[in-house]
Amino acid sequence: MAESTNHQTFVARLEKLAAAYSKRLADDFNHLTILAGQLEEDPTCTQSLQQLHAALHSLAGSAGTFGFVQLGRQAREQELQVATTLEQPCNDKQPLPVFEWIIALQKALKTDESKKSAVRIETSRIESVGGEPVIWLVERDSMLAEYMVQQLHSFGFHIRHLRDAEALAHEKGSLPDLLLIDHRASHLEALRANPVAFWQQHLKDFTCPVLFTGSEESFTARLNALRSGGQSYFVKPLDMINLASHMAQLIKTKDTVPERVMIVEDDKELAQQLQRVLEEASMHVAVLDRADTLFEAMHDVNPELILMDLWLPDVTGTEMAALLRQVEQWSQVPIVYLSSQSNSELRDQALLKGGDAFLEKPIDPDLLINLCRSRVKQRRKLEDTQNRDSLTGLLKHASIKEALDYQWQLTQRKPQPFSVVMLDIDHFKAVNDTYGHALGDVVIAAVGTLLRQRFRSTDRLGRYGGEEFTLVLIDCTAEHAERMVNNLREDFAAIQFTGGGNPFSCTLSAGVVDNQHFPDDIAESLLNRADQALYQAKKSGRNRVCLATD
Ligand SMILES: Nc1nc2c(ncn2[C@@H]2O[C@H](COP(=O)(O)OP(=O)(O)OP(=O)(O)O)[C@@H](O)[C@H]2O)c(=O)[nH]1
Repeated sequence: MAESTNHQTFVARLEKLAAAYSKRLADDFNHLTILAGQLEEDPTCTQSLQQLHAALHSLAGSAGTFGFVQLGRQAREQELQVATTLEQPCNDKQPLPVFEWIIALQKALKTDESKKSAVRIETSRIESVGGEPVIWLVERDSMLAEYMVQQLHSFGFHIRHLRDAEALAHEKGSLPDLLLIDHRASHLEALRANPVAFWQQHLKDFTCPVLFTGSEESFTARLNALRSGGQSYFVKPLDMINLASHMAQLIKTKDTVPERVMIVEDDKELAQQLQRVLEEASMHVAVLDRADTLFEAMHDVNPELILMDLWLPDVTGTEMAALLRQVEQWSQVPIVYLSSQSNSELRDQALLKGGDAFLEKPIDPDLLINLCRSRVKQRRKLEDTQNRDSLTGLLKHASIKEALDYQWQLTQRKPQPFSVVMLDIDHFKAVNDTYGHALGDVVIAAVGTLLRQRFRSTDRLGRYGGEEFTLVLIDCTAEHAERMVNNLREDFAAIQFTGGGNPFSCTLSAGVVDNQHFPDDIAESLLNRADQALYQAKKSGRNRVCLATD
C-alpha cells in the first residue's frame, strides 16, 4: 500500500516535471523572441549576441537530455553559428536570421513532441533502499537535475542535488561515494578566470571519484576536467545509460568481495597468527592442519589463494600442490609456500612444482597482506576475462550454470536458501528491428549495469544468452527474490532510451524459484522451473514476475 502511494506520488512528480519543462520551453521561446527583436534593431550588439548564445547553449544542453532530441540538435547548430559571429570583428558581422531560427526550433519541438506522445514511460520506486551508493550532483539547471535524479535512481543510486559549487563548499556531514559535477556550476568570476584552480580548490577535501559534465565537446573542456581531478567528462545531452554504467563501475571497485584464503599449516600458533593478520585486512580465512582433508576443505572454502607450509607431517607442500594441480577445478588456484628455510635451490624447486610465490618465516604481515591481495586480484582479473560477457560484465552462459551447480552442491552440505531467476527483455526483437542491433546492445548492457548495481556482490549474475539473464541469489527465499526482481523490473521500465531521435523504454519478464520449495530438485531442475515460470510471465502479459509452482 505504502509502495503504491509512493508510486503515485512519484508519477505525480514526474508529470509535474514534464509540465514544468514544457512551461520552461515556452519561457525560453519568449526570451529568444525578445532577443531576436533586439538583434533585428542592432544585429551586431555584442550583449544581445552573448545572451542569445547563452540561451541556445542552455537549450541545447537540457532539451536532448529530456528527450527533445531534434530541438537539442537544432539549438546546438544555432549556438555554434552565434559563437562564430561573436568571434568576428564588428564590421564583418552578418545579421543572424533569429526569427527563422525560432520557427525551426518550434518545428523541431513539434517533431519531438509527436514522437514523445506515443511513448509510455513507466516510473520507478522512490523509497531509498539502505546501502545505495550516495551521489552528489552539482547542477545549476534544477529541472535537468531532477530528471537526472529520477533516471539515476532507477539504476540504484541515491542522488543528492546541490545547486552549485558554493552549495558544495557549504555541505557538511558524511561524504558521498561519487561526485557528478557540471563544470560550469558557479557564477563566480574565479571559475571563469581559472576553472582548473577553482575546482581543485573545491574538491581538495574529497577522496571519492569525480565525474564532470558539460555542454562543450572540446579538447580543452576534457583536459580541464582531467586537471581538475575528474575521472571522466560527459558531454550534454547526457547519455544516462552510459553515465550510469560508468558510475557503477567506478563505485564497484570499492565494493570488493573479501578475498578467500586457505592456510595449510600444522603449526597451530603460526596458522592463528597469519589468520588474525589476514582477517584484520578483511579477508575470509580458513585453516587446514590435516593434509588428508584437503579436498573436502577445498569444496567448502573454495579458496582464491592457498598459503601452503612446505613441510607437513607425512607429506610435503609440493606434493599437496601437485595433487591440486591434477584437479581441473583447482589447477589454477595460486599457491604461496611458507618456509623457514632460506634455501634458494629449495625455493626454485618448490616454485617449479606448481607454486606461485615463496614467503620466508618469520613472515612480514604487510608483505603477507599485499601478496595475498595482489595475487587474488590478478586471479579475479583473469577469471573475469575468461568467464564474463564483455557487453554486460555478467557471467557467461557456462559460468553461471557452473555457479548454480556449485551453489546447489554447497547447500547439500550446509543448508541455506537460494533462489534462481530467469529474466528476459520483452519484445526485444522489435527493439532490434525498430532501432537497430547496436541500440539493442545498449539495452542489453543497461540490464547488465542495473543487475550489477542492484544485487549483492555475493550473488551470481549471468547472461544466459541473447536477451536472457540468469541470477543465483544467495541466502534469499523465492518471496524475497520476487520482491527484488519486481523492484528491478520497475526500475528498468523507468529507463529512457533514445533511438533515431525517438525516446522509448523496455520491460522485463521473470520467473523465480528457490531450493526450499523444491528440496528434491537438482540445480538443472531448478533452472527449468525458473524458465517455466518465465514462460508463464510472458504468457500472462509480460512485464511481470511469476513464482514457480508445482
Ligand atoms: N542486439 C542484440 N540482439 C540480440 C542479441 N542476442 C539475441 N538478440 C536478438 O534478440 C531477439 C530475441 O527475440 P525473441 O526470442 O523472438 O523474443 P522477443 O522479441 O524478446 O519476445 P518475447 O521474449 O516473447 O517478449 C532476436 O531478434 C535476437 O536476434 C545480442 O547480443 N544483441
